[in-house]
Amino acid sequence: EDKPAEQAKPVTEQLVDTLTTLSGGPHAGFRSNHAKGVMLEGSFKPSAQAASISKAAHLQKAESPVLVRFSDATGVPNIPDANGNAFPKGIAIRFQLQDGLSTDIVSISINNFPAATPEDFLGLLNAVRDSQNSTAKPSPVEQFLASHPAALKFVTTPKPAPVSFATQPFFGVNAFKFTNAAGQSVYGRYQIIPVAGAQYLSKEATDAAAPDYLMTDIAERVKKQSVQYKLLLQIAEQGDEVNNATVQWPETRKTVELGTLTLKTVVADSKAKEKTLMFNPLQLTEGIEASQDPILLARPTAYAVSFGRRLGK
Ligand code: HEM
Repeated sequence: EDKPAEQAKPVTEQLVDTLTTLSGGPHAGFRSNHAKGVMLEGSFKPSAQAASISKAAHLQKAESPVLVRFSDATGVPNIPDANGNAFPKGIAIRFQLQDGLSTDIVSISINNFPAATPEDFLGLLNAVRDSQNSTAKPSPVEQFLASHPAALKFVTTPKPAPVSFATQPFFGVNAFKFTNAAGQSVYGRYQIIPVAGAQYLSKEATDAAAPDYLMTDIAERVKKQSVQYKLLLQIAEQGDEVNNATVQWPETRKTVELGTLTLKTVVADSKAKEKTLMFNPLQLTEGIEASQDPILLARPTAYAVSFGRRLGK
């Protein structure tokens, strides 16, 4: 029997298709999610205790160059930065290691995810899509949220507009396994905390914000002074869920400071360069391994589909 082509596609490709539909795309040359962004350069300096967590190269040596891309959610290339759909914000960090190697961290501005599996995430996105031209009461998305508490929690978590990318905390959401030189391992989740502190716009300022205020602000800010974040790792305890991005760990869990990220300049040809780059949360290095979180494991495939389409392939 012939199956409809849509059903035969892998879930990761269906996810990219639905993200594209939701953004009114395809928008040639842009990411199918987090399409609007800006890239900066700087450096990462590990803390004294970072080596006790992992033997990863950038956590041992004095300093590593980094490339960072901040972004707005959705595949809409010109979404206004303060638009309600432009959340969560994203940060992608590429640590340049020796011999042309690198490792990435790709995080968002909220400390949870709406789905534990790619199938469930597709269910949510498809329900949003199907609600756009639907008169059904309850709508498909209302029905989905009623039966998926993690998705309901995600969509109802306040996502205030930050004053600046420099005042926005970011969270890794997916867990990784970290192993030090003595062979001791822990599971942890990244937190990227602005040294300037978390600061958000008032309702009035949000409504009045210029469409590109975040992109403009960060470019102006680094001209005056470098922008810094602490890279922290929240450490799991025995019994904590490491393979489910919808489950937060208690705030009382120990966090270890891994180092300081310092951003100094905007990449001159940011627009051209970001097009030919793909950040990848599974671009890891010895001393850091993936958990078995199905969301984490699905991400590189979805990103690669989007990357291929961006390159016109
Ligand atoms: C199955 C779940 C997910 C899917 C299907 C998905 C899909 C995508 C896609 C298609 C892109 C564009 C990639 C490219 O073209 O280079 C993207 C980018 C991005 N995603 Fe995800 N994503 C998922 C989960 C997550 C999670 C859990 C996080 C963070 C904790 C995240 C944060 C980001 C960020 C920050 C970017 C922009 C990266 C950049 O600047 O290049 N995503 N996502």
